Amino acid sequence: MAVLIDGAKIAAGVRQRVADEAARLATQGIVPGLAVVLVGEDPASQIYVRSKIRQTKAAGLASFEHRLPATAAQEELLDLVRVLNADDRVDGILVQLPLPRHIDSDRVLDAIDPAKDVDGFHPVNVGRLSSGTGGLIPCTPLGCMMLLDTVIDDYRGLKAVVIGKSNIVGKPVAMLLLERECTVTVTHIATRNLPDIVRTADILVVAAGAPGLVRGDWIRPGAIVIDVGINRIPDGDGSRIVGDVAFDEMDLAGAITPVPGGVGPMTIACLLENTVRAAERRRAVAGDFQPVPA
Ligand SMILES: Nc1nc(=O)c2c([nH]1)NC[C@@H]1CN(c3ccc(C(=O)N[C@@H](CCC(=O)O)C(=O)O)cc3)C=[N+]21
Repeated sequence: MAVLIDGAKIAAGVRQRVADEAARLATQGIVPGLAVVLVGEDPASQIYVRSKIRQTKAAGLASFEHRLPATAAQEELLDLVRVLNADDRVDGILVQLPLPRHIDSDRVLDAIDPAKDVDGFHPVNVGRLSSGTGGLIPCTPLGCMMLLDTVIDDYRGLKAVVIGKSNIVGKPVAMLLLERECTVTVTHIATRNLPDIVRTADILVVAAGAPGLVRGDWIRPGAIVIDVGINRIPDGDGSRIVGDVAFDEMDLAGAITPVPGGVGPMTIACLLENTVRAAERRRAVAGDFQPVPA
């Protein structure tokens, strides 16, 4: 049987570390603040934003919440981002994606101050990640690496396969694995012989958005499997959440993350950690998450 990597428990540990650090900063009069911006009424986004806000407050961080109607003009959202950029109480800005179709997401992400870009989606932070030089790292990839760190000591030379080439998961997680000197293969919708490539993986990160895509006979015995997929599928009268990996077939894997309770909770915990990191950097205070800037 594969070892279960308990994301819920590991995320609770990260949140505790964040809370401890926030308490220490509070003695210096610093309360790291996270602004979350939600445009429109997408039900899934509402749920995610609600739990982000709850966990932000629970960790002792300041939470600023901004809701705009689905009809909001792009210029209105850009104005809000500029206000948050200028607000000294705000260390992190998260604009919940996806945005309504009439809004150009890239324009909005480009407008966020890179020092407050706790999602790590701004081109400056994307560039820093690919050159390996200390920007803010996207939350889901950061969470994936923390989960891998619980079962892997030495990444050097391991074969890593990533399924999915998105800007929010596939590409950044590939960069992080490469930084650790894995041999990384990024696969996607047009990849041929996907099962054969996956069979070479010591580490497999799946962010495809396709329920049950990865089958048991694709897995090299002992492989570590990180399932980033969050798919809501019909189940009886209701629905349930499943990942991109056929979890019940993963007996031969060395370790695997469940869905729910794997990567998802880590994403939010890393958002809080990034907020404290951004606060320490921007306010030039030393802390567990940030060395004193030169
Ligand atoms: N700017 C931006 N940044 C994001 O980080 C971002 C975003 N937009 N848009 C939407 C996605 C999705 N996302 C999740 C966060 C936590 C869980 C999570 O905690 N899931 C739980 C529960 C799942 C459930 O039951 O609904 C779990 O997997 O155990 C899931 C998904 C962050 N996102």
